[in-house]
Amino acid sequence: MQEVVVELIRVSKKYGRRQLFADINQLICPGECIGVTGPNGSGKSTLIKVIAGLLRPSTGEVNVRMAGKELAADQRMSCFGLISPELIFYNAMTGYENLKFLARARGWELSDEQLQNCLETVGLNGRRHERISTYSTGMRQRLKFALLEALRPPVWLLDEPSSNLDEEGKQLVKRLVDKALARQTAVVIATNDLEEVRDARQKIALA
Ligand SMILES: Nc1ncnc2c1ncn2[C@@H]1O[C@H](COP(=O)(O)OP(=O)(O)OP(=O)(O)O)[C@@H](O)[C@H]1O
Repeated sequence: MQEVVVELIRVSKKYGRRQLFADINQLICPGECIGVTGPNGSGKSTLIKVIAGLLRPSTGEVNVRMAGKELAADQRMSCFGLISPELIFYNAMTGYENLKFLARARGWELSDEQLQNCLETVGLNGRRHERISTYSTGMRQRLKFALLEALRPPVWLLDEPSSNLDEEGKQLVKRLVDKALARQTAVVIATNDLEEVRDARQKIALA
């Protein structure tokens, strides 16, 4: 995996007159976890989208470097793995088919064994041939992590990663994040749950 560094330089976001955050300077480096905290509506999801390149900052810039080389906007998406409440699956397809299809859309042709391993990791292999429309919200959340495990991008952007997960699911997320950090993945976690980012070395606290 190529090492990717993301740099936020004086990043600000406004909606109309409402200033969500201003002048955020942050380096996001391989093997480091950054926690984004703040109350409901403070801008955590917005900041994640700005980092992912899905929203433009009002001022400031987000730079992404791979092996020291600056990446153009159209080269950045493949660096990021996004977990977000806004990510939805195709209801008419099974968990297995969704995983295969979405990995292919990112240019990855995964074998049956690889797909099953990722589903096994998140505890969904036994339900892989069931349609998404029959999955619970927690199962869908687990499937998002199966996709992340399948793609293993160098930067993970996790917006409310444990939402709808039971205690075992929360522990699973923690294990996956710890393993990703050990592989030198950069991880950003946006959450209302301070416990979830207790171990994060750096924090961005929004107000
Ligand atoms: N497209 C938009 N246009 C205008 N305002 C927006 C838009 N998207 C989000 N907002 C506002 O920006 C603020 C921040 O939203 P955001 O979802 O980033 O907060 P959050 O910290 O992630 O909240 P939560 O903890 O509830 O998930 C909210 O007040 C929201 O209403």
